[in-house]
Amino acid sequence: MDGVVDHLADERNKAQFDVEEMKIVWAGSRHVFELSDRIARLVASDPVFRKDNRATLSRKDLFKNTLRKAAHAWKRIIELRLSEEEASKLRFYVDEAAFTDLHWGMFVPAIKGQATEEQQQKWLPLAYKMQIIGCYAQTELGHGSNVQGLETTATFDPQTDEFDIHSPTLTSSKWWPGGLGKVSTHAVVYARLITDGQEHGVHGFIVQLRSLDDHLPLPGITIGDIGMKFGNGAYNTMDNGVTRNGKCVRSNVPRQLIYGTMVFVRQTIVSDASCALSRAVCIATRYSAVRRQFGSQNGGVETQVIDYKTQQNRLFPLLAAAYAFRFVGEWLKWLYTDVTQRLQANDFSTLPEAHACTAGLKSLTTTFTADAIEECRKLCGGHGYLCSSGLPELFAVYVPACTYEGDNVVLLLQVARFLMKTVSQLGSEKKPVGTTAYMGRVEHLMQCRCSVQKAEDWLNPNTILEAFEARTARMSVAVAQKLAQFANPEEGFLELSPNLVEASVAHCQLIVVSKFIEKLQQDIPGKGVKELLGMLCNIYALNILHKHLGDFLSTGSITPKQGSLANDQLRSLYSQVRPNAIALVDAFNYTDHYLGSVLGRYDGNVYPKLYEEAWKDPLNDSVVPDGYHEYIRPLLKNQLRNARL
Ligand SMILES: CCCCCCCCCCCCCC(=O)SCCNC(=O)CCNC(=O)[C@H](O)C(C)(C)COP(=O)(O)OP(=O)(O)OC[C@H]1O[C@@H](n2cnc3c(N)ncnc32)[C@H](O)[C@@H]1OP(=O)(O)O
Ligand SMILES: Cc1cc2nc3c(=O)[nH]c(=O)nc-3n(C[C@H](O)[C@H](O)[C@H](O)COP(=O)(O)OP(=O)(O)OC[C@H]3O[C@@H](n4cnc5c(N)ncnc54)[C@H](O)[C@@H]3O)c2cc1C
Repeated sequence: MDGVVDHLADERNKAQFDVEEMKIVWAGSRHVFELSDRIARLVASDPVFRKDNRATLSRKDLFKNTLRKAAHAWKRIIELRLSEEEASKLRFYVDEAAFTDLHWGMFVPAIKGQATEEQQQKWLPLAYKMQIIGCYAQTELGHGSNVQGLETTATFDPQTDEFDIHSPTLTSSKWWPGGLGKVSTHAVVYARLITDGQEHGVHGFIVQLRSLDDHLPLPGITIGDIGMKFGNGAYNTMDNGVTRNGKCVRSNVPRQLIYGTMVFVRQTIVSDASCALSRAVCIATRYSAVRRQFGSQNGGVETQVIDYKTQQNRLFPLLAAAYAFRFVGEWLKWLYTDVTQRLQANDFSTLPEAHACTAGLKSLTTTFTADAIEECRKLCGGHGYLCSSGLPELFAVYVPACTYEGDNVVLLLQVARFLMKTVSQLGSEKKPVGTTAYMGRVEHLMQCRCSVQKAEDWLNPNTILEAFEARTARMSVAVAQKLAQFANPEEGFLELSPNLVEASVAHCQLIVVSKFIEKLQQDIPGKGVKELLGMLCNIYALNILHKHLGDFLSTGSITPKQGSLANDQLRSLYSQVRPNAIALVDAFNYTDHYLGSVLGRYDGNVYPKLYEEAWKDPLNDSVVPDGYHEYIRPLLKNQLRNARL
């Protein structure tokens, strides 16, 4: 910040905690912090990685520019001999949806998780050196959610020792896979395995799509891009593809692990939610401290909009959620690593829980984050609608996360199946463990009473936890009892699916709250750091309680009076967080390049930069616009003639 006026300096001076230590907590460790900081600066200082022109480029120029960035990123990774961890951070900070996301994020993990040793030895070295580029081709035009409904077939021909991959109908065309449209040379294709005329369900196959010499599709394969997607720029940097037919290559398997890649990616999507959310919150918080509106007396300064309680009531729960998702993401990563190690030892016992947690938390965090980005746009008033605020593009890139890697409602229904199974086993030998361990105390939770008598009683983590556990247990048992009245359980499941989804949401919110509380039980150094995190944890939990008051009241988990006291406590927490708000978003340690927002600039110098940015728009290249002589001038002349008549 040398020589630059920091318009937010006063705000930064108000902080009551050690920001540098908070940065470490946010990053997860000092090592990750230092690495991220170094790579973020490297990307920000490289002109090839500029991204301020994305909204105005045509689709073709946008796409070519993405290819250029991806090639440059790879060049830098090789030149600088970056480790896998550094390389993945570099791609993260380049911040542009590209075929590389699918190559590294799905193709490589699919081979690692599902291919045999021999297949891994053949394909992984090629993929690691990017001598082949891969994608994940599961979804078809006709089926995405219903994986068992995929139509593509893979028929084994014993004569040639090959699989014939066939898309027999229009609806069996692979449709959506990222990277497939224009770039990928290979794909993991999901198809129904047929041997000796017998079907064996859906399996993954590594298929070569394009020639490695001239990039043309191999004989029998038709490939293209599926067309423009939501938002200008945004996800249109990605080629989402369609293919038909094909002859190929090799089988994969371990049957039980066929869905493994989805579990892995859902886990990464939860961590990613905290990144997208924190980014939007950082922009909205800084701008809310800069923006002043009303409240001036005797010509004095007006009120910073961040001081309005309504602004705090909308913004601070999002700030708290960014931290909450960060910590639940850390925990989910641990859970995933644990389940992977068990699977390698043929222990499948924790797979259902890992599936329920990754599916449920993916759904909860992406739905919340997509809504929150839009809320941040509104929190920035009119200027939030400008592309230079960074928020429209962030929303457009982020919102498909509610759909890809499993539609969020479909995923919550998976959680519901897991919950109902858990409830049905209560009282049997099988005791609930892990994230459903609280169900083991169901008798207590069905009749316990919340002890809150005054607002401060809501600061007790055990009180919060018990209220959340009672709400979830009661909702789950109530829907299980209704289900039991149906002669056909599947029919009951369909009929009661809205209630089931609500119980799943309650269960997932409980997981997030409980993991935040567990985080606070760790040793966290730094002046005031733990105190601030405690406040954010309470804001996250009490805001959910307030928003879902209907659930808590209708299950009798709390009384109306206790609900009102929770709201009083929230207001008090907002006042305590207020002086720390800017420092709390500084702790994300985002560069201005990564934020990509004039409103969220670190130095708060918003207005001159907004003005400067506006003049850069191609429409301002000429004072009189193209089209004046054809369309405006004749119009004006006609109007004059009409006026004379
Ligand atoms: C840093 C890097 C970042 C990179 C990020 C990449 C960028 C992102 C870019 C964007 C990338 C976007 C990329 C993309 O979008 S890739 C395409 C993603 N597609 C989907 O996610 C499809 C969603 N559908 C499904 O997952 C399944 O079909 C569902 C879940 C609906 C089950 O359907 P169904 O009801 O028909 O069941 P079944 O007969 O198939 O299964 C029956 C049994 O299997 C159990 N089960 C089910 N699923 C799993 C599982 N996963 N792990 C373990 N177990 C699982 C299940 O509990 C049941 O167990 P049980 O009850 O019998 O015991
Ligand atoms: C940007 C983007 C990138 C993608 N990348 C890839 C990729 O790389 N590879 C790949 O294979 N796929 C990819 N996909 C596809 C994606 O995984 C699917 O679109 C997703 O799984 C949803 O499936 P669907 O489109 O079939 O939705 P549908 O299932 O058709 O959903 C339509 C509606 O029906 C509802 N619904 C469906 N089933 C049920 C049910 N059982 N009960 C109640 N409601 C239900 C849903 O909630 C939704 O409201 C991508 C999609 C997008 C948008």
